[in-house]
Amino acid sequence: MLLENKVVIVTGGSRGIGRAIALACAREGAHVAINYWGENDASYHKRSAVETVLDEIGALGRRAIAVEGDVSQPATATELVAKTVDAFGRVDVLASNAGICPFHAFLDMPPKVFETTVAVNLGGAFYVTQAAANQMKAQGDGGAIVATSSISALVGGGMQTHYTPTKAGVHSLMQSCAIALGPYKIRCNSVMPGTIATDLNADDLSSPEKKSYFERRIPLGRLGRPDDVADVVVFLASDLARYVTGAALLVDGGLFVNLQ
Ligand SMILES: NC(=O)C1=CN([C@@H]2O[C@H](COP(=O)(O)OP(=O)(O)OC[C@H]3O[C@@H](n4cnc5c(N)ncnc54)[C@H](O)[C@@H]3O)[C@@H](O)[C@H]2O)C=CC1
Ligand SMILES: C[C@H](O)[C@@H]1OC(=O)[C@H](O)[C@@H]1O
Repeated sequence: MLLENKVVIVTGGSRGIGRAIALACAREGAHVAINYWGENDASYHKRSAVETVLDEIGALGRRAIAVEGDVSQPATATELVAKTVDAFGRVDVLASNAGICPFHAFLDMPPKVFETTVAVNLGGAFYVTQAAANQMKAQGDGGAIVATSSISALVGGGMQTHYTPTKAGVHSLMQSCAIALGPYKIRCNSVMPGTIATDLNADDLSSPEKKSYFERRIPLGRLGRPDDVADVVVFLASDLARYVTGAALLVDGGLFVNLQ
């Protein structure tokens, strides 16, 4: 198994790509701490999503805890790491994945939408990476951090002017942290998913025209699934990628390169 007895933190691990990362890590032998937030409105059936993931990990014979908290708050990161160490004794891998993408036009974007998107997507990645790296440094035997960036770090979106810069920022954060944390044998990489069908874009892809537009643009002929991304995160977290740091891997079915 690629992550036998490793301890993995996944932010935004209750649904979508983060849930798939948590399950893929558990399948490879890891114990998992799952952070999540913002699921207390009725449409998300509070805690049921994360409780389901906890059950699924338990069924795989691995241990899991859930830690609720908004990653845009620095205290969430320190609490998440402290609770993980309380439960499992250490942290080997961080999957910094939590993110939001409230689609909005540029010219009338309310400052609050911009500020919240930056705070969650970039601020959250910064604080949790910092907290996990300090724990890994104290342990003294390295670690792996894999951030969920996006194809949107490389290309624009007219309804994503607040979002795409955060994903470029996450990619850049991993590059700089690869340098800052290399001396502690902590590897830092990112994945860049293309269009993966999750709650994040369910509204956007609810139009059959938009969905089939994407499918036509993707050389592999289908939207991504969360596990397409999760398996790449496992690879980057594992010893198979022991000499990989500061890298970014597109996981997009070829969408990015498809000019014509
Ligand atoms: N779905 C897609 O096509 C793509 C998604 N991504 C990125 O993948 C990551 C996960 O996205 P999805 O799984 O699609 O989204 P999702 O909406 O299915 O799940 C989001 C997760 O993040 C958590 N979350 C939201 N706000 C939070 C906060 N303030 N603090 C802590 N947790 C929070 C939620 O509890 C949930 O677990 C995001 O960073 C997103 O930008 C990147 C490229 C493509
Ligand atoms: C939410 C979008 O559909 C999704 O997220 C991203 O990062 C890319 O822009 C995808 O298309």
